[in-house]
Amino acid sequence: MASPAPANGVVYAANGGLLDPLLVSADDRVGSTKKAGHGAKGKYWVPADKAERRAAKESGGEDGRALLFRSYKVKGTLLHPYRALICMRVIAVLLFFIWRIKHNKSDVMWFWTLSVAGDVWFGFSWLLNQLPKFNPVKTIPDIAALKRHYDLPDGTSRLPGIDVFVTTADPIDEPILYTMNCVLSILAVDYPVDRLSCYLSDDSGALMLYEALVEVGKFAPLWVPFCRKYSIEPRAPESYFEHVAPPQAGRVTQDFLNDYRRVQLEYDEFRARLDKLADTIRKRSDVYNSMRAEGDQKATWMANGTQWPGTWIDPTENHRKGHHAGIAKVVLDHPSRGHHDGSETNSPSIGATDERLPMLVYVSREKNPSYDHNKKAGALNAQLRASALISNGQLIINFDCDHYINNSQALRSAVCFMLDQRDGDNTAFVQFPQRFDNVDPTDRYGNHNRVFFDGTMLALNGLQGPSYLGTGCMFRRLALYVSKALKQERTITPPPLDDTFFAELERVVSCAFDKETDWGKGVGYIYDIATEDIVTGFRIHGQGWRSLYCTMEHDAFCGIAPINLTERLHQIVRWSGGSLEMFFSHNNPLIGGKKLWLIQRVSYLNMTVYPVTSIFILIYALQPSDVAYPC
Ligand SMILES: O=c1ccn([C@@H]2O[C@H](COP(=O)(O)OP(=O)(O)O[C@H]3O[C@H](CO)[C@@H](O)[C@H](O)[C@H]3O)[C@@H](O)[C@H]2O)c(=O)[nH]1
Ligand SMILES: [Mn+2]
Repeated sequence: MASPAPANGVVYAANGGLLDPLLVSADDRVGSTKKAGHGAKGKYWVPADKAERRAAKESGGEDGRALLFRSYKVKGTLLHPYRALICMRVIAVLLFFIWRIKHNKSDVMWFWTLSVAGDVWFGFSWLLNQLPKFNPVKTIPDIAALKRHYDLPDGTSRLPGIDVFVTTADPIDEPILYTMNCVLSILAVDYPVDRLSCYLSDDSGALMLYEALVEVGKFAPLWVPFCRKYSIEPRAPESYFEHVAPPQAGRVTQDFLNDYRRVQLEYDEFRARLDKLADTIRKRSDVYNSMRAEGDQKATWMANGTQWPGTWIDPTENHRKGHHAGIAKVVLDHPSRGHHDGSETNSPSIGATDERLPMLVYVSREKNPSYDHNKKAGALNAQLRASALISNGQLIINFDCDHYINNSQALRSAVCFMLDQRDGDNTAFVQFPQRFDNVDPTDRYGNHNRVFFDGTMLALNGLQGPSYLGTGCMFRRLALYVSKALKQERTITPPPLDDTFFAELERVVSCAFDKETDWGKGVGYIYDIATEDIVTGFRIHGQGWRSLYCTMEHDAFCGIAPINLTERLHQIVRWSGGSLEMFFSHNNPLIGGKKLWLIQRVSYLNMTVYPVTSIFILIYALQPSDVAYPC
């Protein structure tokens, strides 16, 4: 018998401390997964979809398309006073403006005008902030219903294919260990293996990242069945071994204890191999290079004795960061073809019911200094095209390499929204909140962004939906393509991986491929902006799609936030710059997005103009108080 991981709760308890008291009712225990309410029941939230559920039941909903999520609204006893308070504040603010205008001090007119402008701005931005918040809605996936309807009794499944994208841009700045943990958590997620594929986009073109992925291909046949057999959470080994208390003899089965020790040992060795990768590659390359004629360039060599097409340790023309060929390599083939490519471990298996692994692909798009590569959006679009040729999953989810899947049910949860009878077909994307592991308890730089993730986003969920936030967001492939004419094949098995196929793959990740096309303008992730995420979401909402927000009691994903002041400020300045850029572009919320709902538009306006507030805060701070508020 499989025994559950002994200390599942530890990580969650730690994260549980972050939960918003407003969002979790007092009677919800951390660790319970059975409750449909997932923290939404109780004191503050009440079901908002009773009528719909009744109607679905009466019309035999259980046979047709099911209702796969529950929605909750804030209790009337809380919401109505809140709305009344907002109205009162509007009146108070107006009265204040009248008072300000009447009490002007003409001898310092210049200062007075500036401070009144500030007041008006604060009043206006407060309104922009409040308007979209009049009807917050919390939506909770019903994973049990999804299982009932889509997992078949013979062990197969009717669930749609998912392509998971991970982006990395540097093996040093973005530590390989975290990136590989992200990939391992994806390979181990609870989803039918033949319908799940993982793509790593490496913008540095480094052999180290490819070989690290090969190492993942060797460790995963042990890690993934271990997770499945013992329901391990989280399924990123670094977090599991670091944060979850080790099992104690006597409290768990001997089987589990033995397997745990074995996997931990193997993980330590896996880590050690990752640490040594740079060295291993350099030594190997030195040996190969020494066998070549004097004067030949020092190449970087792969384990199979061929030269690496990407960046070299000693950079040279066509082999340096920012200038190298496009590369696509399948590390683990589709499970229907058996994948191990000689990398199988000889050790005995863990004995889980399913030991197969999802497909794993390495992609590094071509780089050339004469092209603009459009940063992350360019990388994501290259993945979008490459994956279309391989697995062509109907759904797509992307992660920054410093995030990982923290809850193995996360993908199924997002799918609940995509397949739901009500909004399913019209839902373009499902965004999850971003949570972080490494923030100090006082959260001194506001990394958790609680008001945004647990307030603003729930508010938008009651409108057209949350905005796309860059990571942890599942898309419908069609919504990214726009043009429904693009091929949407639904074969589960990818085409044969022969030379012609790889040539085609390399073509779609070449620099020139998306030039003079709609890629980055109307198709895929949007270019020419520091915050591709908000604009991409805006474009999709503007076409009339909706999005949904998925909160889970056990956080779906977890990541690493910048925890020193310089990095954090840099991030905030980048975001603010991107917002203003959007305001001054044709994606200005006042003019763009034909089918945007009115209040959704207000919310996007707020997201683009908020940085202006900092100017008035500065002016206020510098102003002598008797000028700002003359009596
Ligand atoms: O040329 C590039 C630049 C970045 N990235 C990847 O993009 C991701 C995000 O970059 P990062 O520097 O970590 O930005 P953050 O400030 O942490 O990212 C937040 O803000 C970005 C802009 O709004 C969003 O894209 C992110 O998803 C969101 O997490 C990382 O995985 C990078 O590897 C690339 O793949 N290629
Ligand atoms: Mn990041």
